[in-house]
Amino acid sequence: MTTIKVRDEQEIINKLASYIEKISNDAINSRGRFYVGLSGGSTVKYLCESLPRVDTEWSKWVLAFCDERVVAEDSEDSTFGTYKRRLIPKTGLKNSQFIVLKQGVTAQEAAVEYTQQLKIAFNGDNFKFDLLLLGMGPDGHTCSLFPGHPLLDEVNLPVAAITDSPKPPPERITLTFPVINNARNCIFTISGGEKADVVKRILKDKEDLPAGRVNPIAGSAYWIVDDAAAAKL
Ligand SMILES: O=C(O)[C@H](O)[C@@H](O)[C@H](O)[C@H](O)COP(=O)(O)O
Repeated sequence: MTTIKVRDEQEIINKLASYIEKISNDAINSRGRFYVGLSGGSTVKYLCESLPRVDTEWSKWVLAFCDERVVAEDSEDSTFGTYKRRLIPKTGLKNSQFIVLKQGVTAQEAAVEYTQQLKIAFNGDNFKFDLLLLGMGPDGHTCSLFPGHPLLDEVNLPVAAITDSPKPPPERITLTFPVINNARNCIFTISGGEKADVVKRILKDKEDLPAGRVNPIAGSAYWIVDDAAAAKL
């Protein structure tokens, strides 16, 4: 795990753009495709600012979600809906490059269906993302994997449903740790003083919280943290 301390959100955006450019072009040059997982929350803001600066072959990108809310695509709460409005028009990406949640089904059904879509995208069941873009909540959750939740120990389902998310909305699907830790790269972008305590608990005190369990087996985890969030390190 590598911690990159930066001054502020603008520097998070700058750093993120250069990491994504390198990782995406390495993946495309080696394997002809770039498989990336996107998170919601503040990650949306950072990606909407950083991705338009990335020099890459957009048509080679396959985009999925690290987690997604089980809501209508046109809902304010839809992560894909937000990227569709705020990111796609600023890049060379097309809606069809995103692996999106089936609409009008239960969270359980959505998780099963999403797994099927990933099998098609990855040509099998080894879901090895080149990059997962992650956020972390003030409680140390990442994706929709929350402290003390049984899903933290899920090892059979690559994509699971949660219906009691402490962060609204309650119904979501989420990648589980076997997939997360199978990624080549995971990047956290974390800013703001409200995260300083949990950043310390994970990075300094080594407390067992979900974001701290992101440790790719044959890959790298990067924590891009601004001064406010790193204040207690
Ligand atoms: O859809 C979601 O809710 C996100 O994927 C979620 O996991 C987010 O990354 C964290 O809650 C951190 O959110 P912030 O970065 O906005 O604090």
